[in-house]
Amino acid sequence: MTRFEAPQAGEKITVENGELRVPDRPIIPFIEGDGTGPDIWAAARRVLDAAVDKAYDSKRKIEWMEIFAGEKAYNQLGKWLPEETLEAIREYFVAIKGPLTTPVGGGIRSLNVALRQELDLFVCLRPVRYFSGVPSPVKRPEQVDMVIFRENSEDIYAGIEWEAETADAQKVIRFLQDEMGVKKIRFPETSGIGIKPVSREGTERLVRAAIQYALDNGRKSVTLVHKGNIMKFTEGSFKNWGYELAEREFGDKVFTWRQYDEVAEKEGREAANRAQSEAEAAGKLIVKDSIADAFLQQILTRPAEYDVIATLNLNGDYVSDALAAQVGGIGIAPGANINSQTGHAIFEATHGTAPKYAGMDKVNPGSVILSGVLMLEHLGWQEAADRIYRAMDKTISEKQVTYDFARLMEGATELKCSEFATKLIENL
Ligand SMILES: NC(=O)C1=CN([C@@H]2O[C@H](COP(=O)(O)OP(=O)(O)OC[C@H]3O[C@@H](n4cnc5c(N)ncnc54)[C@H](OP(=O)(O)O)[C@@H]3O)[C@@H](O)[C@H]2O)C=CC1
Ligand SMILES: O=C(O)CCC(=O)C(=O)O
Ligand SMILES: [Mg+2]
Repeated sequence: MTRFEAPQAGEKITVENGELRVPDRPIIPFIEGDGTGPDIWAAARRVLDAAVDKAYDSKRKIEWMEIFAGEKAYNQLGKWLPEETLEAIREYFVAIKGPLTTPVGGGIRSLNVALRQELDLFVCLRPVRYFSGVPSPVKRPEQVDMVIFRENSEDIYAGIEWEAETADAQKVIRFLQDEMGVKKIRFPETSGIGIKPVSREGTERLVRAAIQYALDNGRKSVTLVHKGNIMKFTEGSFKNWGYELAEREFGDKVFTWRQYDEVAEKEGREAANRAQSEAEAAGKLIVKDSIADAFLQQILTRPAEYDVIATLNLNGDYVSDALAAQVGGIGIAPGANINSQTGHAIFEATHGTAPKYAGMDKVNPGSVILSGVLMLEHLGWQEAADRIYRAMDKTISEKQVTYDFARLMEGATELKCSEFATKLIENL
């Protein structure tokens, strides 16, 4: 028995010669999500439908199809992530989801991560831009305009870890000590162990996608963010493989800081500065790198210097929330998980389930709405996407906002989650 019911009307999105073929009434699976998921999804769905209807004079329409994961799937089907859900996304290519709960410490592993890994959605794309009028903790939030490419399939997120004081952890520790000559585990009897795989293939496909995006969108730089001074053969290799890939595959379209260092070593720093200026004047993309801790302070002090960011999974997770806060918070931070080779994509907010607000019709639906906007852009439905961007700008500048913005804005009207969606629809 199938666990999802395809709507009567509508057609499947297909992929031909690597290109998405989108019918006028595409069937798009959605996962409502846990916690605040039902509130924000209901709001987002109304806005997306209204924007599509208005942009295309009712000639186009998304036929939504509910699929299940998380608490709803567990309660109804006895499984957290039913195989049918994965099958539906494989079959229909494009899906959107609300946030799903992951317990800390014990319990199930992240369903969000599982979806990304099962479908090999190796790019986590998180654009961060400022909407005028949004309250921000920094003085010049409008200088933040970055697009994060977070590696989404490996790193510490692969879930290779063993709990302290178990036979498995002891076995791994003994192997490390006896066979690998490891002497530095400070408290071997009580250590849990985690393993961080980072591969050349995984790095290359992520960095390739970031550079291609930067070139296609006239961006100025790609920064490889890593902690390669400490984790030399994972994060350090990410940086080295990224530079090698940039120079090998993108040749004279890019100028890398590795090339800068080569010139500096042979001909001095002035010559290297000249080489970089010439490359910039010729419209070349600058590929540079930054160590993660320094990067986190520089995005606060000099955000205008950063553009497209390519980074590993855990760094990307931290950087996404930090940058979201800079432009007004996690309530308007969208995201997409994409496999650009197969065409599969799941759109989802950067934030989580915010459980303390569950069922209160309170939180900002902006992140999931803007994730839906990324989805519309992915479908090639730019007119509908642009309407929502404009409506978002207008509604926020009218100070008609949810609690998260209202508490930081003077003279704002605090709207419920559903009321904010209604206001957006009026402003479409
Ligand atoms: N992709 C996914 O599905 C993700 C799932 N998660 C999961 O979500 C659960 C909760 O995680 P937690 O660490 O609390 O992080 P959350 O992102 O869920 O919430 C942290 C805080 O962010 C603010 N916030 C979150 N969503 C909104 C919104 N829509 N509008 C306005 N403000 C918002 C709230 O701040 P304030 O209190 O200041 O109002 C909230 O308390 C965990 O199980 C976690 O694993 C986490 C991240 C991503
Ligand atoms: O899967 C989770 O619970 C958290 C994931 C997360 O924080 C993220 O993807 O940004
Ligand atoms: Mg996160």
